[in-house]
Amino acid sequence: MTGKPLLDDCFLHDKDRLRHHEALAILKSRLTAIAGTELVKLEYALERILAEDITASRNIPLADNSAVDGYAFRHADFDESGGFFRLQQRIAAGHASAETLGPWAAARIFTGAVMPPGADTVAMQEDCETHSQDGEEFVIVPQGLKWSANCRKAGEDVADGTSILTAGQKLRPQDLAAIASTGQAEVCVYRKLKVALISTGDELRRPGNLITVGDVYDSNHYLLRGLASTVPVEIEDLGILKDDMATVEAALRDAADRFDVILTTGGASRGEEDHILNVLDVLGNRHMWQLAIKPGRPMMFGNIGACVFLGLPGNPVAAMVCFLLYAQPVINLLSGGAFREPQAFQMPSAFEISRKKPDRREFYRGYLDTDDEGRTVAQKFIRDGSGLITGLREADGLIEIPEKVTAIGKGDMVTFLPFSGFGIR
Ligand SMILES: Nc1nc2c(c(=O)[nH]1)N[C@H]1C(S)=C(S)[C@@H](COP(=O)(O)OP(=O)(O)OC[C@H]3O[C@@H](n4cnc5c(N)ncnc54)[C@H](O)[C@@H]3O)O[C@H]1N2
Ligand code: MOO
Repeated sequence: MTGKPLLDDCFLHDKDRLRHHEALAILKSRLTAIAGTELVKLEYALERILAEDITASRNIPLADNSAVDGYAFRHADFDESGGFFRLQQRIAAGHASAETLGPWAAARIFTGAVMPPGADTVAMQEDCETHSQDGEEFVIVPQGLKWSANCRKAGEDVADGTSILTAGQKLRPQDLAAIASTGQAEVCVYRKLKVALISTGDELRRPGNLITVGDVYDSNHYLLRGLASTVPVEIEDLGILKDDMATVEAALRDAADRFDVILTTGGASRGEEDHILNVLDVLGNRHMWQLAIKPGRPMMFGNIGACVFLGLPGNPVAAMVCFLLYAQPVINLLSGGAFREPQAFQMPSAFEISRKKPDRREFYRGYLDTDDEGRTVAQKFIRDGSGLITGLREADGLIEIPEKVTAIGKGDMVTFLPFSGFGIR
């Protein structure tokens, strides 16, 4: 009897599945920014995506000022033996002086105070000696200070008219500081997308409820909620859907009308109980499904009307990997930002793989280690199961192994994608 060849090894067909780079190309080419814009105060702008270009409308700093607490003087009055200056004035930060510094005169000056007209160099107070004579104060500045020492020039941080930030950038704390330093109190950013978060599966229960054999706590909900904090979205929890076609169809139809993005987990595979795929085909269009990657093979992308549909696999490791590789850049792109590929470092492997299937890209859970020579190396979490949250928890990132690689030896260079590069702290 000649039967059907066993597909127990379901990776047999990876060469017929969509490659990772093809999946990225589909996502980039079929999606565009859909978020509107709004003005927000700077204090609420962290991690939002900028919808305007920011240009400095004045010099930063506005005027030449002192970098230290000390004494400002004219370098022309200073010679190889140093300088002996009459103290002419005192200038504190926020109290600019209009009085021009005379020859062989110095100004007592404090960090951030504007240089008096005529002064160009500052000596640190620790290096100077003061001296009183006939009711007048003098300062002795030792030799060796260069012209302009300890003086911060107007516009040295940013010159008037310089471009500081461009639309599409995600605002980091230091970007907010740069915008604040221009005097701008509000910025135009892209609105947060509305994202519906849905778990599917009869076996799922929320923590806090009792479970019995066969039940599983809905850990993906909390995983995805946390991961969604790396993108500028408003999440609404639509709960757990039962494995029932009519229930799933009604829920997705309703969600597609109310949300910009639907993010599901589970039911992405092809079992009779996996309804997400069938419902997507009924209500909308499927653009992508079945990728030549591990984990994450059943990752789904489609649309239901104007709503973008992202169907992550149910296995927690696959759900996280697919969120990071596909959902995060997609949501950034829809939100007006860039579709960015992950931050990647090449480093020697501390592990061996004697046989890897060709034709598929694999993403191991990895962490950084130090070898005997003190080099940073990539170590792999020992077990590969896609249901092991422990591997995710112990990892510092993902180790990406391309399709063509079929074995890895210790010391071979591998690509490490740190979780921090995805914004996970
Ligand atoms: N015959 C085949 N079976 C499977 C295939 C295949 O190609 N042929 N693919 C496997 C791969 S790869 C993955 S990944 C999973 C993904 O399947 P689904 O997306 O349909 O996920 P489920 O079947 O609903 O669940 C899989 C697994 O994950 C657990 N799960 C689901 N949701 C959650 C949640 N919210 N929190 C925690 N755990 C969750 C669920 O209980 C299952 O154990 O399919 C393989 N099968
Ligand atoms: O490869 Mo699945 O995507 O087992 O987790």
